Amino acid sequence: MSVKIIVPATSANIGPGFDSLGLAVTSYLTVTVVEENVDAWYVDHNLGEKIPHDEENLIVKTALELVPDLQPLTVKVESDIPLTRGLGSSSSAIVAGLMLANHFGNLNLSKQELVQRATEIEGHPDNVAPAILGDFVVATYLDGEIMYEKISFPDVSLLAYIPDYWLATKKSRGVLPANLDFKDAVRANAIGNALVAKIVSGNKKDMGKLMEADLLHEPYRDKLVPHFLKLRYLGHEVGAFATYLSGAGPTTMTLIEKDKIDEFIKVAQESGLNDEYRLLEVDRNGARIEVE
Ligand SMILES: Nc1ncnc2c1ncn2[C@@H]1O[C@H](COP(=O)(O)OP(=O)(O)OP(=O)(O)O)[C@@H](O)[C@H]1O
Ligand SMILES: N[C@@H](CCO)C(=O)O
Repeated sequence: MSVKIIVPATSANIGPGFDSLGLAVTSYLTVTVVEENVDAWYVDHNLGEKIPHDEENLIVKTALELVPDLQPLTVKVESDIPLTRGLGSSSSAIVAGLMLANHFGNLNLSKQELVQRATEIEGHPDNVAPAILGDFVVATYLDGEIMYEKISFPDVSLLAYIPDYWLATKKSRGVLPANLDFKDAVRANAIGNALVAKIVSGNKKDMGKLMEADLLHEPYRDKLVPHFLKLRYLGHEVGAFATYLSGAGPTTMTLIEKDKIDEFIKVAQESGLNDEYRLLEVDRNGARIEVE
């Protein structure tokens, strides 16, 4: 029997939806079970020396949190989700760990239960919920209960600019203010609500304007991500819908029509932004397990 778990990358916040909005996108973490009933966990990967190969690996740690006496496995991990860049790499590892424990621990947890457990581990649902469910997810954690809705995101090209440096979520959350003025909080909430409505109706132009009107995190994080406002400005020059900070950064996401992508990349490269550009689409289905 072969078991493979596939989890998509995710782009959280989408501007004003701090900690509550997220989108699954087409880059993937894959965990393949190589051997069962071994004496100790082994994670075969080439994700770099900072990622453990034993039970300290986030995938295994998460699995053991759900099922502490889970029989060790040898697994092979392959991923094109860049680490610590704002595309939900930690959430993909957490979701894979939960799905591994769900399968080998015979728990039969539903997607709702997986989202609940994953949110408790990650601390917020905006990456883990779309990673599990796919597409665009609006979610919150209320009195210990996860509440979410999966919504179809309009068809639009997503162009990620993935800079060649890490920005840990912890560091990026560290620059956020402890308090927000009441009037600003009311405005921030209204902008987020209006954005969800425009996503539902598919009005890409208004959606773009609202995505760029965040008051909760981008104004504080832009100093950690110097290319962000430059790309937003260049996006306006070529007629993109919006550029927002993906998750905690430093990746930025530009929503743009297909025929404007080449021009956008050209002007961005001319202004010195020469790291990776990755064209993504919305992953509509979320994480899956293949058992053969
Ligand atoms: N495939 C993986 N296997 C094991 N650990 C991983 C894996 N992917 C990510 N991690 C752990 O998660 C950390 C990155 O988490 P962090 O929340 O800082 O960034 P992110 O999830 O990539 O970005 P964001 O949450 O902003 O989308 C890595 O440094 C590593 O410790
Ligand atoms: N909402 C989270 C996503 C990254 O984990 C943040 O922006 O800090």
